[in-house]
Amino acid sequence: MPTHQFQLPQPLLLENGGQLAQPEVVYQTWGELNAARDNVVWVCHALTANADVADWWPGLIGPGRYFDPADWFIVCANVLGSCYGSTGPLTPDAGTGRAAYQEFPLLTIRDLVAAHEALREELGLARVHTLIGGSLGGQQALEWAVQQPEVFENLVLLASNARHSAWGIAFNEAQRLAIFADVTYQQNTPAGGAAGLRAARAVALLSYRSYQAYGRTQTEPTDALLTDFRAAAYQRYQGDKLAARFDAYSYVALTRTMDSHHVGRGRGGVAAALGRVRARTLVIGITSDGLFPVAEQQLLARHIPGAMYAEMDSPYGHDGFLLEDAQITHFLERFHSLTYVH
Ligand SMILES: CC(=O)SCCNC(=O)CCNC(=O)[C@H](O)C(C)(C)COP(=O)(O)OP(=O)(O)OC[C@H]1O[C@@H](n2cnc3c(N)ncnc32)[C@H](O)[C@@H]1OP(=O)(O)O
Ligand SMILES: N[C@@H](CCO)C(=O)O
Repeated sequence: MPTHQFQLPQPLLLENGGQLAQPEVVYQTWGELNAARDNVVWVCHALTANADVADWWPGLIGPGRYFDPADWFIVCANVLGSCYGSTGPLTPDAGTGRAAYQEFPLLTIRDLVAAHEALREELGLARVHTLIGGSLGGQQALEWAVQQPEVFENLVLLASNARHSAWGIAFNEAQRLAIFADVTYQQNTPAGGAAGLRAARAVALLSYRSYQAYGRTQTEPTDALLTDFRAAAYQRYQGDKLAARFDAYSYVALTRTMDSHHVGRGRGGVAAALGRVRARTLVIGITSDGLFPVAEQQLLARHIPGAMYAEMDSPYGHDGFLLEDAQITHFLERFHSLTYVH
């Protein structure tokens, strides 16, 4: 699908102070808006993904899938701070021509929402049938549903939370330390920090998978090895894979964004904020998710009025939200069939 570009009509004032002067958001759409304008599905992506949701969530989005473009008008926009087209640390400043790199300002989840809210207004989408996101995408979706309760009819949150946990922040900081230890990060060049990013992804993988998943896929078939273990090669491979498609400055920026997530900030706490949601909500947890554990999902479901909770039994850990298409489809079918009855 072609990528569209949207420049916000005015500077974006950031929650932490400062502004982005001319922020741009790239997005993609699938399908057609129907005459009643009631078939909009908006997908919020996770940490390292992009606007091409049909590419990274092919089990859910596409012909014959649950969200089939023959029926739905599907929108996915890249978040600010990313390196996939929306304004981020490597974007040249319009005035100086120089990118911010390490100096890129802190963007909170609320700033990400503000940019996509401006896009929603630009597209004239008064109502969104389903807002869905996992992990950081779930944080964004939740914050948006708290801010704009009248806009979203259905909200689907996967492997996410109301406030980023101390555990999650600690994992993110461990990854950032790996990047900061790479001297090329200080050089402020597009490829700076690549070795650190490779290590950071290897650390992150430990929080995205599970003991069982490693045991199932990375255990040696022989007991003769003393070195060169399969699991070690997997860590290196995954680090290389991310370093080839992402950049360290965006990674630092977006992990800080994730750390900032707290729907209750300035709203009298998490429970009060969640109580503002008006969308019919489905929260999906993953039994083996050690990064966003099921207790966090249950808390969401407990405090969002009328929310339903479903738990996926998966060996994949946190990344199960990207991989367990059949289970997610099953839960969506049940959830939406109830929606239509009302
Ligand atoms: C341009 C773009 O890519 S856009 C962005 C795409 N990514 C995103 O959107 C972010 C979200 N997606 C993800 O995080 C991931 O893609 C996931 C979670 C969905 C799937 O992760 P994967 O890495 O595909 O799965 P998994 O953990 O099973 O690893 C499989 C890969 O590791 C390789 N591998 C497995 N074991 C080993 C090993 N012991 N040594 C070396 N390599 C190994 C496999 O060959 C496979 O390689 P491939 O990706 O080149 O095919
Ligand atoms: N695997 C996800 C991060 C976990 O949500 C990503 O790379 O975006």
